[in-house]
Amino acid sequence: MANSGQKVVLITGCSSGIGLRIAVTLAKDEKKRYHVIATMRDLKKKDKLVEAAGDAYGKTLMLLPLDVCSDESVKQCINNVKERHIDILINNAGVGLLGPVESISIEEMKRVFETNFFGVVRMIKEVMPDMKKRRSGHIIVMSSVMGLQGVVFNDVYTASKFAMEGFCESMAVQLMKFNIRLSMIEPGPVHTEFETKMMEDVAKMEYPGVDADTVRYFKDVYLPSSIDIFEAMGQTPEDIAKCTKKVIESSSPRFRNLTNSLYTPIVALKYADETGGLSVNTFYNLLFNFGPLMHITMSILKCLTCSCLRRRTISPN
Ligand SMILES: NC(=O)C1=CN([C@@H]2O[C@H](COP(=O)(O)OP(=O)(O)OC[C@H]3O[C@@H](n4cnc5c(N)ncnc54)[C@H](OP(=O)(O)O)[C@@H]3O)[C@@H](O)[C@H]2O)C=CC1
Ligand SMILES: CC1=C(/C=C/C(C)=C/C=C/C(C)=C/C=O)C(C)(C)CCC1
Repeated sequence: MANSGQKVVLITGCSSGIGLRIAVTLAKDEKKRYHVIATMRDLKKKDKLVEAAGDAYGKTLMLLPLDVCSDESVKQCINNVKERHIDILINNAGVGLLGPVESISIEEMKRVFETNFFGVVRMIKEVMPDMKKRRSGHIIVMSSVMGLQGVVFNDVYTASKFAMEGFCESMAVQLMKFNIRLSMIEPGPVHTEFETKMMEDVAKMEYPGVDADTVRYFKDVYLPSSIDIFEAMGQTPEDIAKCTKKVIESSSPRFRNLTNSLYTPIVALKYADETGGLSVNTFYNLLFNFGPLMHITMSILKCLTCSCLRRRTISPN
């Protein structure tokens, strides 16, 4: 149970990756400022979290089952929280989807929206009324650089994150009137099971209904470039957890929080030219004209990341 003075933090999707690491980082806070309710849809997957939490498990960290795709599970979970009191809600659960749209069924696309978009909406709908009554609270949403800018062959995943950005950007204004903050965390590539699961899915792909050229662009051009980008600029879940903790602890948290200064120039292209031409053409050139030179391009990008752009990101340190 939370001590008075401790903030109650509920996090979705804590069985692995970023969610697990945020849960552990907050539960191990030196000043014990957080009572963490780490949730996951299948408690059989709790071992990794429990091991990483060590002594904090049972003290500053407890577990509850929660599937963000189920109305019933969400309601039951929040009803199990003492007085339904949640100070900080961290919407982290999410799934990826990669590949040519011709080979992806509408059902698979709906599953992504059900988790990444409606999952967040469901959580906010359940938690927000109590926060409004208390006139306090902080809602964190694990978005992505792909919530700010489209990336080829990630069409549906990107769309689900864009949907959430639009929802949250609209909600933030109303929530501010109730003294509730809403912050988006916008990581670039992060080394987690997200990356592994997507690569496993790709290995099994059969590309029904996709023409040979598109399959070739996906497998021989996009995938190697994407692997290069993960290698050159991939962050760790620890980096994202530290950034998230900084956002939570800020006296005036920003709405959007990019975590990776190396990716910032890529996102900045969109804001530098409102017609969209600069970003679409640059992405095209990076992929189709400089794809084989992605290693070098990445090094140049690192140099171009000037200090003024770095200042716009939340550094993990
Ligand atoms: N890795 C990356 O490169 C980036 C990731 N992100 C975002 O970060 C978030 C976390 O991803 P990451 O840690 O990388 O990936 P992981 O695959 O390691 O973690 C995703 C977590 O979400 C959970 N989850 C999936 N569906 C549901 C559901 N219906 N209900 C509850 N939990 C669910 C998974 O649980 P289970 O084990 O049961 O499947 C898992 O715990 C996601 O929102 C993702 O979009 C953003 C930018 C970059
Ligand atoms: C290939 C390629 C790109 C790939 C970017 C990637 C692979 C980003 C991954 C982000 C992730 C994984 C976010 C998760 O939410 C760029 C830089 C757009 C430039 C054009 C070529």
